Amino acid sequence: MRSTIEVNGLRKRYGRTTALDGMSFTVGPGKVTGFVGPNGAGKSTTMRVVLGLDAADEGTALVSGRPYAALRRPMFHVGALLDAAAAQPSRTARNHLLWLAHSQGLGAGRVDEVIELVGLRSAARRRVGGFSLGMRQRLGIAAAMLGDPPVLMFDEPSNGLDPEGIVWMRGFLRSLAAEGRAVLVSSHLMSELQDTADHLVVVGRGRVVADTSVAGLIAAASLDRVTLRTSARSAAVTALTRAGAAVADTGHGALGVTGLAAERVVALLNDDAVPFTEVSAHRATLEEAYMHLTRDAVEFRAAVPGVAQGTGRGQEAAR
Ligand SMILES: Nc1ncnc2c1ncn2[C@@H]1O[C@H](COP(=O)(O)OP(=O)(O)OP(=O)(O)O)[C@@H](O)[C@H]1O
Repeated sequence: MRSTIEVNGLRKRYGRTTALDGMSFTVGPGKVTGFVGPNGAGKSTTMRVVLGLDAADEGTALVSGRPYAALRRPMFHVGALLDAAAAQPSRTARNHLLWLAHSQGLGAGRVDEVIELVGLRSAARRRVGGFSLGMRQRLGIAAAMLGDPPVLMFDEPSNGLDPEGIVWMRGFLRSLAAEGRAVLVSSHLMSELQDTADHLVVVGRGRVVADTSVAGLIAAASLDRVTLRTSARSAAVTALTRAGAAVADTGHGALGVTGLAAERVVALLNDDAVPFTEVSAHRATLEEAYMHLTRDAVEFRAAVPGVAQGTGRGQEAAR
């Protein structure tokens, strides 16, 4: 059986709001795919459509080749954490999981395995009503793992986790991928995904704006940007602009060169015997690459009447 999520041309409107506008991507097995975009980009809606909790107006969503509604015993095909475990507060964590397990013909043995898996053993017999958000997240993940499914979807799983929990989550997601599962993890923060995801589906305004490996995204954003330090600034500017580069003063005594690779900059300076103390290729951070990609999506949101324009953009994208 293929372990995949395939989303193709999903469109969804809520009244006048377009939540999905042709969302299409595939999540493959054996890797963590980060699903990242600003608030309101359509991540949760996509996940709900994949799980049959919401109907799309157009398009298809398949789990391992079949629509969710056509899966027999879906818990064994796909596990998901959308909201932190919605469990009756008076139930203990273990009883909540036993109730779910029994409904699918699973026994107490599997319940104890998933409790162990998510590190909830010491809290298993406590009432869920007293759980922190982080503990609820773990309980929700335990529930998602009950059927040992090959496909997993987690919506903002690091919400409410303390630093230790975040490190645990990272390792947990990586181990699921290492077992060959298809793992989709949403976040509105690139920083949460940069050490976790192998692949990124970046979304904005209900559609995919980039579908790329983490390395590919950084390489694309870093392309042909060079920092130059030289005592012969005007000679350098002449040599480089003649070759088609744009040169700007970046402050701090350096020049920023765009449009030429670092090797070419060195060759041109040497040709004209221009001395320099530094020529370094700029390596964009993942956050920079992400901000660049989602800027348009955020600008669109900022243009909505009644929403402040301009200054809030950076904050929007960084939220
Ligand atoms: N049930 C609903 N009724 C009306 N509008 C909705 C509903 N669900 C989502 N939306 C709208 O659809 C758009 C996409 O929302 P969605 O929750 O999918 O985005 P998201 O990327 O998951 O964002 P967040 O990170 O904030 O959860 C938003 O404009 C949202 O307000």
